[in-house]
This record gives sequence, C-alpha cells and structure tokens, in this order.
Amino acid sequence: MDTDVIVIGAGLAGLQAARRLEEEGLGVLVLEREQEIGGRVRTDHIDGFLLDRGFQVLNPAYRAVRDWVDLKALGMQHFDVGVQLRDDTGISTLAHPLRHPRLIPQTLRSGYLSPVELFALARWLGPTLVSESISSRATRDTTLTAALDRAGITGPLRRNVLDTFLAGVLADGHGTTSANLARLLLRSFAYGSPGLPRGGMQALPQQLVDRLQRAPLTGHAVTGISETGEGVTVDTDAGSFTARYVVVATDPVGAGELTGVEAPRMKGLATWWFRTDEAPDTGKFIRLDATRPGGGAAGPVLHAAVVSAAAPSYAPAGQHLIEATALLGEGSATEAEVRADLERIYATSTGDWELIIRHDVPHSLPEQRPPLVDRQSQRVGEHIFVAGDHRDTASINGALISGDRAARAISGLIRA
Ligand SMILES: Cc1cc2nc3c(=O)[nH]c(=O)nc-3n(C[C@H](O)[C@H](O)[C@H](O)COP(=O)(O)OP(=O)(O)OC[C@H]3O[C@@H](n4cnc5c(N)ncnc54)[C@H](O)[C@@H]3O)c2cc1C
Repeated sequence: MDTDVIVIGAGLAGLQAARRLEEEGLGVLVLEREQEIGGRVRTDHIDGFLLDRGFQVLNPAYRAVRDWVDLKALGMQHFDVGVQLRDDTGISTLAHPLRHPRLIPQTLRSGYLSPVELFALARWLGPTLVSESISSRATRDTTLTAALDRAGITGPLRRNVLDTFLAGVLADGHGTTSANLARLLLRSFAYGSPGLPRGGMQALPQQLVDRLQRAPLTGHAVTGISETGEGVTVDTDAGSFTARYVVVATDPVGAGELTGVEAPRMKGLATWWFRTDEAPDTGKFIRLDATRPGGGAAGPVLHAAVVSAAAPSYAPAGQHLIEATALLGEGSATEAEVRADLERIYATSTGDWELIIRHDVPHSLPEQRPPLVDRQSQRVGEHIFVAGDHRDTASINGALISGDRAARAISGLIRA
C-alpha cells in the first residue's frame, strides 16, 4: 500500500479529513485535480484586489469553524450584522440589536418590524436559536416558502428582507430549499459576525493545508477507483496509488461520477466585482434591493456590498471594491442589468466603476430540499467513503464536518 488513506479533493471537506487522519496517526495522500487547493473557496489576485471566486463569507459561529479554524491567524475583517435596504422610502437599516445597540432606534424606525411578524419569526426561529439540533434533526421539514407561510411570516419583513437575503444565501429564488437548513443558517447569522480573512477566503483552506504534514499533490485528477481485497486502487491521469481506504471529497457531481452515489442538482451564483475610487458611504452592511412593487428585489442582484469597507485588505489603498451577486441559471443577468440595479441600490451612477471580473460558479451549492438529512451516510463501499457539503449541510460548516466525520469513521475501522 502507498498509504493508509487517499483523500480525493483538496476542498474544505478533503482537507479537514486529511488533517483529522494525520492527527490520528495515519498516513494520508491528498490528490487534487486543480493546480491550487481550496475547491469552491478560492481567491483571485488582480491588480492588488482580492476577488473570491463568488462572494462568500466566513461565519465564526459555525461549530466547525469555532472548533478547527484559527480565526485570529486569519485576521478576520467583519461585516456589520444586519442589512441595509433600498426601498421606496430611501435607505432602511435593520441591525442586530445586541451587536449594534446604537442602531436600535434606526432599526425600529425602519418600518419592517411589525409586532405580529416579529412574533411569528421568533416562534419559527426560536427553537433553532436555542438548540442547533432541534432544527436539524426535526422529522417534519418543509420548503422554506411553505414554512414561512405557515408560520405567518408574510409581511414586509418576509417580502423585502428574508426572501431576498435567503435567496442569496441559499442560491434559491423559489424558496424550495429545506426550511430547517434555512433556520440553521439564520442561527449562524444571529450568533456570528461574518467576515473575510485578511488574505481572502482562500486563506481558510490554506490554513488547513499549512497544518498538514504532507502537502496535497495538485494537478492530479482522479479518473477511477477500484476496490481490491484489502483496499483500493485510485487511478489518476499520472499513474495509480493504493491505500486501505479512500475519501472521495470531490464536488458532488464528481463524487457521483467516481462512486455512483446520486449527485444532487447544483445551484449557481454569479458575482460581479467592480473597482471604484469613490465608494458609496454604506458602512459595513450588505445592501438589498426592495423596490419591486409588492416587495423584493426589482432586478437580478440579490445583494451588494462595498466589500473593502468591511475588509480593507480586499482593495489597494485609495480604491474600493464592490460586489454584486445574482442567481445563475435562469437567464443570466447582464452587466447592464447589474449596473442598473446597483445604481438604484446605491442611488449613484456606476459610470466610473470598472468591472474587474465576473465570477460565474454554476456549481455553487448542492440543492437541499426537505427533509434535511444533515448526517448522510458516507460509506459507499467496503473501503470507500464520500465527504463534502452534499453529505451534510450545504455550507463551509457542512463541508468541514463531513470531512471530519469520514476521517473519524475510517480511523475507527483501522484501529478496530
Ligand atoms: C459563490 C459561492 C458562495 C458561497 N457562499 C457561502 C457562504 O457564504 N457561506 C458558506 O458557509 N458557504 C458558502 N458557499 C459554499 C461553500 O463554499 C461550500 O459548501 C464548500 O466550500 C464545499 O466544500 P467541499 O470540500 O465539500 O467541496 P469543493 O470545495 O467543491 O471541493 C472539492 C475538490 O475536489 C476537487 N476534485 C473534483 N474532482 C476531482 C477529481 N476527479 N480528482 C481530484 N480532485 C477532484 C475539486 O477540484 C475541489 O478542489 C458558497 C459557495 C460558492 C461557490
């Protein structure tokens, strides 16, 4: 055998699996198809700007992040917790009352907090705020839309805030995702201040790599796996490797191709990154559009942010970085549509804003419809395990947890 365990894929799931296996004293070889590690958490460096491959944030409230990531070393730069809305009356701010107590009067004046809707929201979300497991293990799950309707969350808070915000977080414009997953993600926003590492989001997987004894072999695409009597043979485009076990921590579609497990449908997001010398003064809030008659975003942009206001390391001194994110898939938005949205959202011309790059990520998140099964079985063969966000929750947290879970299972088998 070349090693104890081969891990296929150097995304968050594969890297956490490798780290746990090494900690358990096992030999590990990570094979990564791309030249760089990180999978869906990658950062481009262009002209002094840090441009994540699709805007995403790291939430310190995620259990896996709390337990396994050195946030201090990442130099987190935080967004304000809440949202700003562009609506017919101007700009409204909805800030987390405990994190931004000075903004409580502004939040109350926003007109979005009717006692009836707030009470309904508290009843719906309350159990998940008290305990993570109540939501994730609930047997009764339904779609987000059905759950919000049933809970009576049907006013402006839903139409102008929750629907648009969650469409961006879940990459789902129809509310068909598991309501339990949505509640888990809202819980993480209630307890954490999301932010960005000083070195860009890719600093997160890089931190995991830096702690490995053996660096991943990059540029090695795995083309097939076959089980032998006492282990597995893994074929790559540059030869074969043998091990006692394999963790297939590729993206969900790749896992389907290599192991035959059913691959979920993937949902896409597109992020436009603009540079400008003069940025709108929004503070560190993410901004949503709520100008459609009847509520919600009038155009394709689900959220926008002056990223460099929250994360100064993302832009060179004297310049600013703005993101705008839309769904990908159902008739992709054009730059002209995105600029029109941004002009409305920020009430300013974008004529001087230069598009640096547009990131289209068709396979951003696996679809997770109800009922949410957040601890899906991982052993798909005598010596083959599957890990990744599609085996847990579609998130950074889920990817890390699934990698760790597969590694613990294998180490238990080897020790038995
Ligand atoms: C635009 C965008 C926004 C997001 N926003 C957030 C957010 O705000 N918060 C959050 O929690 N999550 C967010 N996510 C989701 C999060 O990034 C993912 O859930 C997580 O990174 C998935 O990690 P993974 O290890 O499961 O898979 P991946 O990151 O997909 O890693 C799989 C790895 O396997 C490699 N691979 C595939 N096939 C092979 C092969 N045959 N041989 C060798 N290697 C192979 C790939 O190259 C890749 O490196 C977002 C994702 C995107 C794309």
